[in-house]
Amino acid sequence: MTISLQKSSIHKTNSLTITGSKSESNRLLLLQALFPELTIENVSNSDDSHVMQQALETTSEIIDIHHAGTAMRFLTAYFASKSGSEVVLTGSPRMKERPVEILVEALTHLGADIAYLETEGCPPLRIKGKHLTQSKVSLNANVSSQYISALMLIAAKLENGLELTLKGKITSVPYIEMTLALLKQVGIEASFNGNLIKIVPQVSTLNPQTLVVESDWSSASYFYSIVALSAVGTNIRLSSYKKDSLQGDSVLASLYESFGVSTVFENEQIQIKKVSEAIKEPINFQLNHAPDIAQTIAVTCLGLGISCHLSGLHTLKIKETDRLLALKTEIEKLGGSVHITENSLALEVTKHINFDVSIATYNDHRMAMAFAPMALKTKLNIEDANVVSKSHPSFWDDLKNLGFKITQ
Ligand SMILES: O=C(O)C1=C[C@@H](OP(=O)(O)O)[C@@H](O)[C@H](O)C1
Ligand SMILES: C=C(OP(=O)(O)O)C(=O)O
Repeated sequence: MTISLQKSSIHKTNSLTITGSKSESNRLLLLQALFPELTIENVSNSDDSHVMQQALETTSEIIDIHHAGTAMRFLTAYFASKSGSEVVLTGSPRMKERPVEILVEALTHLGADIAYLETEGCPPLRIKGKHLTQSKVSLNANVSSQYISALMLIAAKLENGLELTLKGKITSVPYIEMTLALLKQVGIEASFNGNLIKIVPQVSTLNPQTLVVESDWSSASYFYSIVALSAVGTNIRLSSYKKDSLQGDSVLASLYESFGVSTVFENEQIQIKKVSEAIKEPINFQLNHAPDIAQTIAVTCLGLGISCHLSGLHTLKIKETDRLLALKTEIEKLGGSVHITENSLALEVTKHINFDVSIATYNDHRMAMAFAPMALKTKLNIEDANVVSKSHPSFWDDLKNLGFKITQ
């Protein structure tokens, strides 16, 4: 379904509630499956978390996780260590191109029984659950943090716990730190020092407790972009967020100050406000710690007519799509000039934005949401607009509530 966004402006003052963090939710859903004494509140209403929940509850032997990367990785570790189970974990055509070899090799070293059913190194996987007794493994940490988080999440249930040695430059570190923090929050003994992660076996049940998921910061990025592209004084209040967030994308609060946007935390809410015009200086951000907001930031710069150089983006090519190539292709449709490498994107100052362009979204929710704020600068169309439900099902309703003119 393609939607058209007329050139719009938003109401001066707005407030929205954003669904729970997809990353926190999928971690806690897996931990709850291992430790039923845990209760979770404000679970993400995303497709990816629904898929995770269904996979953990199903008795089917074939589990399709569609596009959900963390579900694929986390469930691979879960079922590999679930003695007596036998499942086929499959997904969308794109999921069958997203590598899991590093994780499968680590699990196999620990004693797991996992076979590739189509392409070597990629899903679908046949997984025969085993009682894993090996406890030491090393793996490359420069491709995806999800492989490491997957192993950490099952570790406390392994007979001898787990000692992970991370090789190479560790990527997407805040996601590993999120996993560690949640393990500690539920009472599991875990540490992460240098390139070594240690997790002690949890032989008894945990203390029953309720964990409340913070709203999703990656989803908040699109509203930061909307405010950055709006008039001075425009503000959006988002709930429910906290200053001591576990989410690496909370770095948005400091990064968007470069675009004249302030963030005030109060009563579990953030107020995002355009307080000054953006300084037309080139933007230079290293986003290794926050890969999911690269698309948002690149498009904010496009809309503001600011050049940018974004680095630390080597993980983008194996996400929902090759995000660097997709960004280059779609920004150039709007009139921008983009140079990409294996791990960076450079955008030149864009003086003219083309009108009534159709943006392709490549099965990537973040392509649709990152480009939507450009409706504050021009008329544009978003193809396959329902793709946003992967992380933010209410996105288009939220934009209509802000004042965007959206038609099908
Ligand atoms: O662990 C997680 O919840 C995630 C880790 C990141 O992936 P990489 O570690 O592959 O960068 C991120 O892109 C993804 O949206 C969610
Ligand atoms: C990359 C993402 O998710 P996943 O890897 O879980 O598909 C994302 O939400 O941007």
